[in-house]
Amino acid sequence: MGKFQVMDHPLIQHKLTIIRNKNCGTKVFREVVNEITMLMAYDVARDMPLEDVEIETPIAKMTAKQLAGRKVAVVPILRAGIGMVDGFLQLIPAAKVGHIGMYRDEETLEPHEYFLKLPEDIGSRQVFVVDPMLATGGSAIMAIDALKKHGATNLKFVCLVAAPEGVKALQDKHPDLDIYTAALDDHLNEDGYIVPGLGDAGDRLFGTK
Ligand SMILES: O=P(O)(O)OC[C@H]1O[C@H](OP(=O)(O)OP(=O)(O)O)[C@H](O)[C@@H]1O
Ligand SMILES: O=c1cc[nH]c(=O)[nH]1
Ligand SMILES: [Mg+2]
Repeated sequence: MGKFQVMDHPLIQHKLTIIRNKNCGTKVFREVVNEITMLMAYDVARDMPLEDVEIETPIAKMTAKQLAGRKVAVVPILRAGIGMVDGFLQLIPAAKVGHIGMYRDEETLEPHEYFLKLPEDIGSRQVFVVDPMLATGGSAIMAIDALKKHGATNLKFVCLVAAPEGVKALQDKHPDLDIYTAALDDHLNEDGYIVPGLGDAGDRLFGTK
């Protein structure tokens, strides 16, 4: 079974409260999503492999550590996942970026894929799939399905707010997947929104409503 981790560091909780507030405007929402993602990326990358490298400091020779060859890809689920890309790139600037376009039908809540463009060597990369919201889990499940179909094997899913229903569905379909969230909320409402949640992450990031 993959890992399930709620990353509830005080700085993350504080910043999450800022973006949950309905009075938070687009500019601050975007900035704070980026800050939270950076804080999460720091810890999500904790098990990246290291290797020894011989260097010289101004004082002496030493055997030091550097990240070992494994290459990274960040894959946002469009649109809202775009808000989490820079937070990863600020810490792992050499990462490649793939995109999966997905929208939820507002009536049925079924996900629909409309775009997919991945780095060619996705199969050899550590892949961080990012989307602020894990609600029914439908979008994340379909995105991970697509990534596996294209050869990805080393996958982690990173979100800001998860509903228990979505976590269960995603774990049931992809038991090997590591899931990281900044908060595990209470439930989904009848419209498929996370309660208390933060509303529609895409609309709040891009100011479309
Ligand atoms: O777990 P689910 O029930 O599938 O819901 C979560 C999805 O809903 C939102 O995207 P949305 O469909 O609103 O698209 P957008 O990012 O373009 O706004 C969110 O960013 C997730 O991708
Ligand atoms: O609460 C929710 C559920 C799905 N998508 C969102 O953006 N917010
Ligand atoms: Mg949306």
